Amino acid sequence: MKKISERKRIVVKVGTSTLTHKTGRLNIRRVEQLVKTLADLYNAGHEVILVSSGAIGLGMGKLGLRERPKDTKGKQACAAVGQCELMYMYDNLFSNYSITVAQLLLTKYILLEDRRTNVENSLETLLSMGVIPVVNENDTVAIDELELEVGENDSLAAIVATIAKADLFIMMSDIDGLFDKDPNSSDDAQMIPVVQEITDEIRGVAGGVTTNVGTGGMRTKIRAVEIAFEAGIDVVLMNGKTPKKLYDLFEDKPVGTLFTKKDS
Ligand SMILES: Nc1ncnc2c1ncn2[C@@H]1O[C@H](COP(=O)(O)OP(=O)(O)O)[C@@H](O)[C@H]1O
Ligand SMILES: N[C@@H](CCC(=O)OP(=O)(O)O)C(=O)O
Repeated sequence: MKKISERKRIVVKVGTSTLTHKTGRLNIRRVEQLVKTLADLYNAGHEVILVSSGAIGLGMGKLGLRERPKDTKGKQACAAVGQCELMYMYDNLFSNYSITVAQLLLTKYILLEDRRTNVENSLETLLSMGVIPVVNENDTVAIDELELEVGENDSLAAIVATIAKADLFIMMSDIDGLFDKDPNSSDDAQMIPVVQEITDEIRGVAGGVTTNVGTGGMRTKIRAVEIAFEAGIDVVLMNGKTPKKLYDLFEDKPVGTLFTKKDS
């Protein structure tokens, strides 16, 4: 297996729970650390694609809503407001390190059709220009996702990693890694450091659902790993609370759960 430090092109997915406080407002300290660390990895020679959730959460905060809207159009309105705030923030923070960002709003369906070549070309061109692409689901278009309450970016990020032919896909969540049971409901849950195959047992331990602000849960993360595995891409699931741990990861220290296919 190629060392993590040798992986050049990385896709990093951050969830709502990493970016926001429980109030729905931006977790400024966390986001500043995340951007600083990603900027440093970029300066060290990595190509970085960021897949960022948080539009609905930030929109809720900005509109002063206490709860996530239940109806699709409410969620879409929140996403439309929050996406501006999200990109404004990334643009500002990355510019402190003289890094330019780009916004890509995609849907999984577009990526699976012929138009994926357009996305591939855009990503390649942006990366060759030294830009950090920031991807989110185009929530005002992808209504079926929102209606199903799945509205998750985990598999979108895995598809982006596939299209970009990433060397590593990192998912940052509100949890240290994959556990043998949901640690939020069992005190004796143990973290699994390495997973080499997605078996029914692994799917079983990921059965739990979700936090207040996020939408995906562990199930969608395992589905994302399966998409990445099909393209031969390794995945790291780690806690977004401590973005600085990315330094440890790229110094080849164990961080979170590494999903690496047996024969990779
Ligand atoms: N086996 C498991 N290992 C780790 N977390 C699990 C497991 N099963 C369920 N979960 C839950 O999944 C949550 C992470 O998913 P989610 O709330 O969607 O986060 P994010 O917003 O980062 O995508 C954890 O907080 C945890 O409660
Ligand atoms: N596109 C939505 C995605 C919501 C979502 O996937 O949330 P999460 O489970 O925290 O990754 C948003 O930006 O709010």
